[in-house]
Amino acid sequence: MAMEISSRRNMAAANLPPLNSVTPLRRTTANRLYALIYASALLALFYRHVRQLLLLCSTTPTSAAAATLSLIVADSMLAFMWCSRQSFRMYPIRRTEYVENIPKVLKEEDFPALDVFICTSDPYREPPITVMNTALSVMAYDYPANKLSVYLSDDGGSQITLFAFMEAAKFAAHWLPFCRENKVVKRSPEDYFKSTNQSIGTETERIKVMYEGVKVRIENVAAKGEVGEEFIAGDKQRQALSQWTDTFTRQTHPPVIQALVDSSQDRDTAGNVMPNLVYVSRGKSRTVPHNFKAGALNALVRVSAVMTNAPIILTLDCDMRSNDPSTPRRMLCHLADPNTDQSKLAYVQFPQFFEGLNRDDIYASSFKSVFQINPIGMINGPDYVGTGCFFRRRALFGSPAALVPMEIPELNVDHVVERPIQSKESMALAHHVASCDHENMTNWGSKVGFRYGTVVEDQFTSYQLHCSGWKSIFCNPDRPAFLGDAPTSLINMLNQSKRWVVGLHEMTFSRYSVVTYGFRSMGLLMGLSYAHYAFWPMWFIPIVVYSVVPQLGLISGLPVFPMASEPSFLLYMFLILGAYSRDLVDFLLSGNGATVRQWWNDQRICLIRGLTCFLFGSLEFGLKRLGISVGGYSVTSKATNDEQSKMYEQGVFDFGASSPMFVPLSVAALINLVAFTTALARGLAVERFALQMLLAGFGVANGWPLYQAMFFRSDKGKLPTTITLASALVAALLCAAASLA
Ligand SMILES: O=c1ccn([C@@H]2O[C@H](COP(=O)(O)OP(=O)(O)O[C@H]3O[C@H](CO)[C@@H](O)[C@H](O)[C@H]3O)[C@@H](O)[C@H]2O)c(=O)[nH]1
Ligand SMILES: [Mn+2]
Repeated sequence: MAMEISSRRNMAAANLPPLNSVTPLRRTTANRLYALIYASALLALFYRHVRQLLLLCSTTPTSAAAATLSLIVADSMLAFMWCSRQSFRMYPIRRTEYVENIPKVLKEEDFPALDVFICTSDPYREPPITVMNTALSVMAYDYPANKLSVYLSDDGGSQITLFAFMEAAKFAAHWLPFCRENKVVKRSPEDYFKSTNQSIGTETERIKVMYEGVKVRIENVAAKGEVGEEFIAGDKQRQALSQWTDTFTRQTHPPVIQALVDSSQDRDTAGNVMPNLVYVSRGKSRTVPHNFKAGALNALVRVSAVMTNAPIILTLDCDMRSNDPSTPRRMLCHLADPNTDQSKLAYVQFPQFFEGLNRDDIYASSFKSVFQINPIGMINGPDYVGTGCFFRRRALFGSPAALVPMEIPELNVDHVVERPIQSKESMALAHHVASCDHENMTNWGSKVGFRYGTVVEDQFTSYQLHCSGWKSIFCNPDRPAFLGDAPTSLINMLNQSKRWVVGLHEMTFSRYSVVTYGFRSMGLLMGLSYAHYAFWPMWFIPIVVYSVVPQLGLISGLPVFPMASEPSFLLYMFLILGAYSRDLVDFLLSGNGATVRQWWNDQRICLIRGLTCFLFGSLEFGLKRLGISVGGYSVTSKATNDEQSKMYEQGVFDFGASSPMFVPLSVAALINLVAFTTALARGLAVERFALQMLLAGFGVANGWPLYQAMFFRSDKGKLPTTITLASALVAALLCAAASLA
């Protein structure tokens, strides 16, 4: 049967030009060979460790024994992480799309409809102008407008956001034809006007003035905190805004759904059809869990099912604007390819790229390994990263083999919408499915839609899809399809990672843990790939150990590694340098102008994370499990202040936040400094302590920005004095204890 289907597929596609191709990367053989060599070296190391362990068992516990033991534990973690990382390196591929062949394969009237979901949740951390730009950039896609709908989820329940979208709807009528006529590529107005010069009196200038007007009105409304009478144009707007009654709060309110552009009625200034634009703020109540972003997305899945029910869904975060209007056609090269087994293909993921990073990317905000390096090697396709992902709607409704029935027929994937989006019946039903208690006693979040139970709903959703037999495709064109904003202050970045840590632990310690469930469901290689992320926070163990134990050993004169003359010294050198240079090669090969300096910052941030957010995120998760604290979803701020931006642009670290996370980090930096300088001063036997000296020196090199922030800076980005003092005290105690030991 399967053969029959595939041969029929091939016959149908026989005379058609290809829409995509797959090429295994040339580095595959080298990857495997190197993995073999490195694995042998690891075996040799663990042979040595086991012998040491046996020795330890027969002696009385000493501080030397404790040091050895902690290093063995750290090495075991590192070895596990190394193994899981190989899963990305065994079958790396590159995909190419032939967008130019689309017209020869598929007529425009046969294009599938596309529903775009944009999430926002806080008008102050996520300025409505940013959100509006994202919406405009996708409304202006090169895609038949009658097949395109944009849904905005406003979890902030803010009339400022609704107002911004009313303005966006009006401006779109000018912007869309302007983009088409002028073949604009950057279709987010903000990006476009930033990148072009407008001469006076031109059409471009006229549109720009109009855009500036929109911006000023939104900014005024945002500054005031509500939409004043002077900004309201007409009864329709007044009626929409009147839903913000005295009892309406962010946490408690009925659903608000407003069709701002209706493609069956509205035309742009050139007389063309416009895509639908729908504002949705799902109902909320303090007594019903709302499941954060996953809940918001599921509300949109239902509302859109009632209104348009497009077979393809694009999810976007509010800051992820389009950078290429042909992206949906590129998606079709995979999701409409007659040569691909469509029955198992759940989604096409584009990587996250960011704008406004500084030259050396000091906070490693581009997350190269997560967004660019690893996804090319996952054998069943990449994980979902929350944004820039085109889903087949069907994939959200059960495994490829078993469709989960819906609570009402209008939500079914194959339900054909016949009513206009603003019809009374559609609107009533949309409000019904967006109410806060609609999901009670249903499969939403467990078997259907985006999955609940963790704040990394993206990882969890794709994990479950892959477990149930779905596949995915990584699509990484030369011109980035989307551009977003990355955190530009250290503390925002660490808080973001901390949220991920909590979320990943929530997954790992659930009944769907990759250890007990994942490997069984999706096999060794995919299991290892997901395990790599599941245990990502555990890096804190080897990082903490390696940044204090050998250093304290140096202070107390305790050797913990082989002597420079021993053969196993070479083994250690190979393992360390081999891992780092391998990482560097992957980093540089990922392209996009990657530099050695960026890599240096990337590896430094890995160490910083280990000593801050991995530690605190794990602690937070523990407290949450014990019921001592409640968790939430702290949305990453997309707003910046001038001082922060300036520091970031200059590439200067911002340690200005008074966060306890900085304490272990500073303690480690100080211990490395003390260890390195005392060893130098005492003139310790280099031969005996070579590796420990090397590690401490590496620690000092990495700690440089911290020493500056502690001792030499007086600007707002310096480390708060209380944190410096607290860390100095802890470091002094540890060093004193070590030198007495
Ligand atoms: O209750 C909530 C919380 C968040 N969001 C939205 O979710 C998006 C992502 O939030 P953000 O704080 O910007 O996430 P990031 O720090 O960028 O985190 C990444 O990791 C998240 C999972 O932790 C993914 O959902 C994101 O897509 C991914 O970019 C934003 O548009 C938010 O408005 C909601 O709609 N409702
Ligand atoms: Mn984001």
